[in-house]
Amino acid sequence: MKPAAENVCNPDLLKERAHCRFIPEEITHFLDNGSENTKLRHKLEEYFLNNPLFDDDIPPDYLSHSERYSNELRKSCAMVQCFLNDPTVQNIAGQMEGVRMLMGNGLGSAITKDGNPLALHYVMFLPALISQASQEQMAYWIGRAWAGQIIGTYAQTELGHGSFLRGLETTATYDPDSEEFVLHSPTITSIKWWPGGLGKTANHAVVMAQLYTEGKCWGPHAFIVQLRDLDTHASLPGISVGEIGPRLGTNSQDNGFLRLHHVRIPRLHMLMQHAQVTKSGEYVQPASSKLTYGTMVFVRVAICFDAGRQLQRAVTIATRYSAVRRQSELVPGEGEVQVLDYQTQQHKLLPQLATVFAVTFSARRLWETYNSVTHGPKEAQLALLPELHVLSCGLKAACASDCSLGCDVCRLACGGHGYLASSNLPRIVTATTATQTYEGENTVMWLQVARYLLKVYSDGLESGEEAGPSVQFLREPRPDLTAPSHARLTNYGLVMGWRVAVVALLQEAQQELQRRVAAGQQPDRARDACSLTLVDAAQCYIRGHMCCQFVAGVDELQGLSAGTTLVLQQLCRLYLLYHASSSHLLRHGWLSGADVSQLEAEYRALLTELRQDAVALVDSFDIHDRILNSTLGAADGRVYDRLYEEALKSPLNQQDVPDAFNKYLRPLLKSSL
Ligand SMILES: CCCCCCCCCC/C=C\CCCCCCCC(=O)SCCNC(=O)CCNC(=O)[C@H](O)C(C)(C)COP(=O)(O)OP(=O)(O)OC[C@H]1O[C@@H](n2cnc3c(N)ncnc32)[C@H](O)[C@@H]1OP(=O)(O)O
Ligand SMILES: Cc1cc2nc3c(=O)[nH]c(=O)nc-3n(C[C@H](O)[C@H](O)[C@H](O)COP(=O)(O)OP(=O)(O)OC[C@H]3O[C@@H](n4cnc5c(N)ncnc54)[C@H](O)[C@@H]3O)c2cc1C
Repeated sequence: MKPAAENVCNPDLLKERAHCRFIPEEITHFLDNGSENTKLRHKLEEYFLNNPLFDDDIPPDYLSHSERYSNELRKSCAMVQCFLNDPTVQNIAGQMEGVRMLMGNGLGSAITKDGNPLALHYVMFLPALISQASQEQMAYWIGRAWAGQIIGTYAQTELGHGSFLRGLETTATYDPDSEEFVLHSPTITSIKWWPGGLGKTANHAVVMAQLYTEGKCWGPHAFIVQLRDLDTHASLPGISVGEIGPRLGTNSQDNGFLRLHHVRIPRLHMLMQHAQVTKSGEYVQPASSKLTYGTMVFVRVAICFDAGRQLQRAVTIATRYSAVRRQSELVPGEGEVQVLDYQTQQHKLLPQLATVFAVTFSARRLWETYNSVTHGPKEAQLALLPELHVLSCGLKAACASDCSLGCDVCRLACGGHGYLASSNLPRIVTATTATQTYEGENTVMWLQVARYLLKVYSDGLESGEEAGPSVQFLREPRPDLTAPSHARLTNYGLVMGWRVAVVALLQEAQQELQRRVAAGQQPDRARDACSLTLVDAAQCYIRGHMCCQFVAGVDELQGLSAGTTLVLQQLCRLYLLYHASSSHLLRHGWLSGADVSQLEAEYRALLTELRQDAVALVDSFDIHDRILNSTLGAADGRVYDRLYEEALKSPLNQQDVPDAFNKYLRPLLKSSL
């Protein structure tokens, strides 16, 4: 997005835009997945961002906890009303597309800045119905949920257990006499804890509970439980529900707790697309017990896109600010330079720019895999489930950590002003860092990836199970470490280097495991003792995968101008070189010390090349100023005016002498006279 009136734009930003080597719209259309989507997005943005319904009378930072919740709920309900009932919005985008755009891109976050209390309804409750409910159940629930007649959340995590799903304590015991399930939280640690929207918004929840029937426990299954009266919103008998208190970020999302006291629900409120319990209480097994976890897989894919979008915002703010900000003289006497001219600043920002594309290419390929698995024939679905699980765990962990660290690097790159709420960077950082924890804590996700890699590497797959396409390299002959450097240092050569590191690390872990087990250590303890090496292997595998997706993605792009293609190729190369500095490529013999020096020189040269396009690149992300919501990052670069204007809005500045002076400071001043 460029400023409307160029004459009020900061001159440094104008200069930056003038020497752009590529066509920014081409990148905008690529990121939107087509020019039609860009048009659609613009229309929705114009409609929503110019609608006074979504204005904040007072900046949310100055509101109390309850006021913030109320303000965000007001806007999120108005937003849902618009896409359900407003013909203008429906003409722009169908309802489904409208929801996807509002929940899944920047527009929603521009409206509900402090977290959307209805997010979990759309992001997890509805997807849980879609992936877990039988046809009959869908017919009953989906229309009501879609129309906002019921609002749901996804209640899985408990006070005592989040990562270890099998450890959940909530029980759902089938009573064949009444044909009901009895839902119960038997201990303090079994209280559901964390679900978004659970505190005060949702009147229903998909509750994950241990299913008991005919005296046997069948593990975690999904049940729909009504929590609140549909008219009064009062919590129902047997339900203790509330909010868990302030958090690091997204404080209006009313994350909640839920304790169930022998709550009875009809048999058909167990979601029965995969497993069933018959009227008499017989358990009918699903084709795979892991199909119950399908909602989490979907959300892990969504998180990859979401984390990438947060990074786009942070790097847009920091790059524009770095072009406007002048600090110190590079050459004494030549005047102060834009901080973007410092090589160290370029090293902070340009890899983040490249990461945006690495994440986009990888997330898109993952989405394709997700769709081909979930919509493919049943047998193929089951065969590809482990690969999908592993890729979604690994990419969720990588995108979450790369993007949240990247957002924080962007915040630091803005110096003191990056610490101000009005820069919007603190909010972006705190929202993004949560992606490292929710939907599978990152380390736990890495260990899942490692488990699968080791299984494939050590021929531990069960009979009939096949290694997925992304791990076929574990079965292939090891690449030639003595190949000449011009072959090892190409893009595909570096991808190969990551695979060499994965194999070497798996070999190391396996040998260590065998040595420990042979020495009498219990196998699971031996595995834990190797887990640092295993996590390294998982991380190298995903880094190699992301590098490969970036290289292949750029190679396959068609119809772009030469300038745009060149810039994308350079970003891709920069990404590969940035990560090639990892000790693993050196340690496992793919790179020599001389290779590393050569790559470092190439990296520094690329920083200089790409510096000239940095502002145009972030412009091409085409993020509306209202979505950026930042004093530092607006397209016109009026940084200092905006900082001052925002400071004047502080409630403390509405009085010259605050009331607190008379109450506390005056007595102190008097007493010390
Ligand atoms: C309709 C409109 C849509 C609009 C969409 C808009 C999109 C908007 C985008 C917005 C983006 C983001 C907002 C997100 C908000 C999200 C809020 C956060 C919500 C939550 O956090 S919900 C709670 C999440 N909790 C977890 O993730 C728990 C993590 N733990 C687990 O998943 C598992 O327990 C495990 C750690 C993976 C495995 O544990 P364990 O080994 O103990 O084993 P199991 O017995 O369960 O498994 C054994 C076996 O099975 C394999 N396996 C496990 N899971 C899967 C799976 N899902 N698929 C396939 N296979 C699986 C496991 O690897 C084992 O294999 P093995 O025996 O080794 O062969
Ligand atoms: C903002 C936010 C929103 C959330 N929304 C929801 C929601 O809507 N619905 C919902 O059900 N839940 C939600 N959650 C909960 C979230 O899914 C869990 O917090 C998450 O899955 C991590 O589980 P945990 O808290 O039990 O962490 P733990 O598993 O207790 O992690 C603590 C530490 O132990 C380590 N650890 C745990 N297990 C292992 C292991 N096997 N091996 C090695 N190390 C291990 C971890 O790496 C971590 O360092 C939300 C959480 C947050 C922060």
